[in-house]
Amino acid sequence: MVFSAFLACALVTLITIHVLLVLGKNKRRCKTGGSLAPPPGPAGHPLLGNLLYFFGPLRHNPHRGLSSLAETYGPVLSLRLGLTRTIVVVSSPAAAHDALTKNDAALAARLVPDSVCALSYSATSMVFLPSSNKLWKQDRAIIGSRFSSARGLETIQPILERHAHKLMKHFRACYGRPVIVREAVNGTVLNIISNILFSKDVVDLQGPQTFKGLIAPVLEEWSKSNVADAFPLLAPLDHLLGSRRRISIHLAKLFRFFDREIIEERLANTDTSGKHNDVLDVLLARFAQSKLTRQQITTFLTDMFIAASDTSTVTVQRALAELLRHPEKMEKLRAELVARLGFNDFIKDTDLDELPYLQAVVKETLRLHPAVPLIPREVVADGVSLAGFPVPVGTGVVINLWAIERDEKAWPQPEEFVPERFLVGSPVHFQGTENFAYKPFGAGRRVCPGMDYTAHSVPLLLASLLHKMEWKLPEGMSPEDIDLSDRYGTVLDLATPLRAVPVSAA
Ligand code: HEM
Repeated sequence: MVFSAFLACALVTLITIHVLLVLGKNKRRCKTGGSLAPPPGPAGHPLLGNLLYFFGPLRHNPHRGLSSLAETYGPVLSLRLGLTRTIVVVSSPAAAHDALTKNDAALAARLVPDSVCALSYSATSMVFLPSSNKLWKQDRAIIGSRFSSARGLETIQPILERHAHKLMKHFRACYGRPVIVREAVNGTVLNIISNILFSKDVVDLQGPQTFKGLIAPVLEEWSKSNVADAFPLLAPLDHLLGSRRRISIHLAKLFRFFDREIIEERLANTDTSGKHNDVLDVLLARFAQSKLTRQQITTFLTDMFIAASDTSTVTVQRALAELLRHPEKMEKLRAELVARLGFNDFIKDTDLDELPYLQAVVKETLRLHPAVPLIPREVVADGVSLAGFPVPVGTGVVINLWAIERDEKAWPQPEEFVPERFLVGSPVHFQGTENFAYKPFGAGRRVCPGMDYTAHSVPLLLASLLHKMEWKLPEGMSPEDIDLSDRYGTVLDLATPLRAVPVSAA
């Protein structure tokens, strides 16, 4: 009781000091020049700005809430978070083009939420470092050589195929029983990444999933909004008692796993060091040359699992859910697989080029359900203008891919699942530099470094779920009953995990 009274007093005192400080700062700024008008946006509370939106219409599915706001205020709108932070939201292909090409360098930094500063994670994470940082450049080059270059992708191919086969066998062993599709797909995705990085499985598809237990709480905490972002003066309280404290605990466990069980073990086995031809060999070679610290290697591994695992998992799950919801599209895809693969038991990476409908299904899934629906950037140089609005240094810019990929001018019947739209007219690729109505991996110097790899991994995993295997819905359920509603977190997931029954193909 006494403790809560103390907390309440501390809170009020901190807010008051914070308000006074910021008001003073704003006053000084006005006297010395004043800023140009920001893009339009909803009127805000004098102190809280539009903060209450983040506890109301933007709380659960901000991509949808921001899209509705864009209908009222236009494709470039601004929101004020508390007293210190302005966020500009971009919701049209033309404004996204302005942000990601014309202003690429000025916008090549991330908005850094308070929660990722726990244990100094953001200070060495390639996801949050500005693109001018040396470590960011080094990390991106390492990922690029493995996940984008032709040679790197060639070394990944056998790992992908092996684990796609294992996934297929796993589901074959479950014939006739309802399964939560996400679970085995996620385990497989984690094992593919762990084998590319350090040549080891981290998940036993049949057994206890200890590694998932290390990663899931970090993702869960990071998906929550944090009061310290709007009121930085409240950060010390949060660090002591709130989400930052919880994240530090979970993150420390994950770091310890990578440091002790992966790095330490490899360093101890000096006879096998450098012989795995995996990413850890490259990282440890740089460590030996003092170009990377052990802590930076730990952060690199964390970045990779956080960025690569749930994104791919939710995309495979969504694609299967959409196909079950549209049985005629499922039939079309299965017919393509039978025609191409015939009696072959397993699918290979080299088959993918001959499966245009499969590719179209993946592209349409990423259009309708981008795994990362909002791209957070920050303005770090003068002269940025978005759709004619000046956007000053320090402003957060959020690119709403979810809204852009539903732009009616670019996508007729935007809410419908129509893979065929990717088979007519000039081909649309993830990598294209022209079409800003379709950028599920972002663009510019911070474009997703896993894009080329995903173009192989997601279709291969999806095909493995469909080749020589059929999926039925659990007893009493019809396609219309599949819940496709969203759960926004670190990625855009299904609110209700897909449950379905694998059965042998007729
Ligand atoms: C369905 C799969 C995926 C989707 C939809 C996706 C989407 C995205 C998007 C939209 C961004 C932000 C790009 C920007 O700011 O312009 C991003 C960043 C990133 N992605 Fe992916 N991603 C996927 C898979 C992967 C994989 C497999 C990896 C690792 C191999 C990966 C690693 C990263 C990293 C490290 C970043 C941060 C890059 C930076 O800030 O410099 N992603 N991703």
